[in-house]
Amino acid sequence: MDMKRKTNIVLIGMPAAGKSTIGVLLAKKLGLSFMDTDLVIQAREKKLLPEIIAQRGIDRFLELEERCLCSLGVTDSVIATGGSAVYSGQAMAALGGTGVLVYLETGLDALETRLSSLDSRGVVRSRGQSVADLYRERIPLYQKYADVTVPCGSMTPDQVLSTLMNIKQIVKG
Ligand SMILES: Nc1ncnc2c1ncn2[C@@H]1O[C@H](COP(=O)(O)OP(=O)(O)O)[C@@H](O)[C@H]1O
Ligand SMILES: O=C(O)C1=C[C@@H](OP(=O)(O)O)[C@@H](O)[C@H](O)C1
Ligand SMILES: [Mg+2]
Repeated sequence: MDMKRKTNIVLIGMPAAGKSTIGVLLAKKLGLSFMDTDLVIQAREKKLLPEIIAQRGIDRFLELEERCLCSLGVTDSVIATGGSAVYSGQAMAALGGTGVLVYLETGLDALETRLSSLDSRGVVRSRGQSVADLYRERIPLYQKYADVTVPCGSMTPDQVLSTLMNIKQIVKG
């Protein structure tokens, strides 16, 4: 496998930004494979994400996620990462080596509406951290690692898809 060619499209962004929803639509449109790294972690651990986080704790979950993201070994794929992926510089370097990192940028208001329960979704956060706290902590990280930023807060999934399909770094052929 030629890992030097950047053939993947890697979606990063806050939880509920739409990485999983948009990722599969984009893969279908571009004729690429689709991988959701949350599902890879669940399959490897044989547990749901909220269970892993609740039972093993945040630090262990982040280690498992980093290990997963550094060992995906796929090409020609749209990869939907989990929102916490940006806590690992090593993982971002590995993913950035195989693909273009696309930040689905979503405003706080839309996220607060979509994220009704952080615990049942299994979000990595310290006790008492709100969606707004997480947003402030993470936005600089998504901005730091993004090759391309796509503002998509007030768009429907189809509108986000159309926007992505007009971006040169994403549609290379
Ligand atoms: N552009 C969008 N507009 C409205 N709702 C969206 C949009 N993208 C995703 N959603 C909804 O937000 C929720 C979270 O989306 P999801 O794809 O799981 O996000 P992520 O993988 O980034 O955590 C889902 O209920 C999904 O239907
Ligand atoms: O942002 C987070 O802390 C997380 C987001 C989840 O993925 P989504 O971003 O797909 O919701 C999942 O990786 C994990 O439960 C932690
Ligand atoms: Mg997801």
